[in-house]
Amino acid sequence: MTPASDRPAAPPVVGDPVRPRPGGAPCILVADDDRAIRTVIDKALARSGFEVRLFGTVRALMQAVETGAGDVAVLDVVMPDGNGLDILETLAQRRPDLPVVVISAQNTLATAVKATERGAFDYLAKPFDINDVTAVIGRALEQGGGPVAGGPGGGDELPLLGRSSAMQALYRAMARLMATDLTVLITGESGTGKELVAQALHDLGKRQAGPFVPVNLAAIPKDLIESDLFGHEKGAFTGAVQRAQGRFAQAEGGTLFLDEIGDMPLDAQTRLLRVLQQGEYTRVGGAERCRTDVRVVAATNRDLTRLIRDGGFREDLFYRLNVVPLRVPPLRDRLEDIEELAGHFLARAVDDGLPRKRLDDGAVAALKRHRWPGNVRELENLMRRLAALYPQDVLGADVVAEELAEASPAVGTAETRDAEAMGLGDTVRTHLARYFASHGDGLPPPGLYARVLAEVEAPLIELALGATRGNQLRAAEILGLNRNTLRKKIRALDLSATDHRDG
Ligand SMILES: Nc1ncnc2c1ncn2[C@@H]1O[C@H](COP(=O)(O)OP(=O)(O)OP(=O)(O)O)[C@@H](O)[C@H]1O
Repeated sequence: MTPASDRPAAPPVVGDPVRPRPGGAPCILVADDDRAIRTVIDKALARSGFEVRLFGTVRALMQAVETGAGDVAVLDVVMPDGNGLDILETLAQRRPDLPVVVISAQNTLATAVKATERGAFDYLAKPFDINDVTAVIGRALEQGGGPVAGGPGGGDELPLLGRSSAMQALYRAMARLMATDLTVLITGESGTGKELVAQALHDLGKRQAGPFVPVNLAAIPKDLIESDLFGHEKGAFTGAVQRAQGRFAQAEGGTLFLDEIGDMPLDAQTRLLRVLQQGEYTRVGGAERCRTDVRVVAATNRDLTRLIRDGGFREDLFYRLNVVPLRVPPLRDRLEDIEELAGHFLARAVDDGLPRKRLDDGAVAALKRHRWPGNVRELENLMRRLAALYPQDVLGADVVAEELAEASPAVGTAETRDAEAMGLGDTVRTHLARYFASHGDGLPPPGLYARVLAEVEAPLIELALGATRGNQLRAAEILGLNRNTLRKKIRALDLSATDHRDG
């Protein structure tokens, strides 16, 4: 052990020759081209009782490593004589016993993935909390060398943007999962990017050559979910005129993404649990056992533990799915990502033929003040509207504020309510507030309650029918109405003449 007081005041020589370990304290090799960072790490590690050796070049580090020095290495990515990521594989070959912690200011998912693929023990984004560095070194010493995961490489073009520390935690967790087949449960509010995370797990993982099959369970009528997932035999139910393959069969060799898993009916949950446990299923109405080789990634924006309490979700399925939980942070917890995301969506709007726009500093500040109940999707939609609606090339805080007020009024309790329902509720509230305000100091005429409900009912049903192209069964499902009740309402509201298929 080397007490801090015994150490020289000036940082030790970069690439200093091998010294014997005093008292057998673990020796940490730190390679970073930034002297200030070397010094910070040196002090913290020395305080924790480690022997530290510092290097300013890849070459110096490699020389020390070749002599067998070091119990853990901390390695920066951008070094004056090379890229830290490029030497990871060589390091792993020469010194499989040496865990390497990569630190980088290039805080992208690509860096996290490459670091992990190439055998890094872990990855920390700069600026890091020095306590995290000591903690990860402690873990590395406990667990020893060897990669956390290894697998096929991915390209640089990754869809997930964001360099905030909240996203770094997610990237690290994802990077560890890339080469595994473990079932993953992705949680997070609506619009946070859960599907994108699932897609990235597939695209960068070992099943990348297989299909990625996304299924939105909330969009399928509940009584069709089992046949949709597992397929059915001819005659299994009315309308089953021939045998059909399900999504599990489509996803063979790849990834099945079960979005909105909280909406899965209990019977289908039982079947899914069996597949996850036994790796086989039967088609609806059939007895033949079908083997399946599919990685299941599920997602939900609902609180599954509450659903379990209420009897709506099987606890055993939850534990089976939740082998590795990934939480996608809400946008309000990563405000530092907003500028990059907004720029990305404005650029994408140009690809779609909309005029090129940029945001000034005031606009970015206004975006950062918003609570984002609809998360990244809300930001994406806002950028498209700004690109489409405003003539000026540079957009300021005024237009951002105007559009935000128009589309999604300020929300104070985003954490406690379902984001989707909240967006809807607030829109209704805004319109009602406008209606009250339109009477000035006076009051609206009596009978408002019934009138508002009557006003809402017809467009709600029309929109549901439009969205489902006139499919009353699906519309009833969305609305949460019995199909006969919906039929009666369509008649009573005289909606029958509408051509719902075009809706
Ligand atoms: N980190 C990100 N970088 C770039 N685009 C993102 C990011 N996160 C989300 N998006 C974009 O935001 C939109 C919403 O993302 P996505 O559909 O993955 O969210 P979700 O959490 O699955 O939503 P829901 O719960 O409603 O299904 C998509 O257009 C997606 O491309």
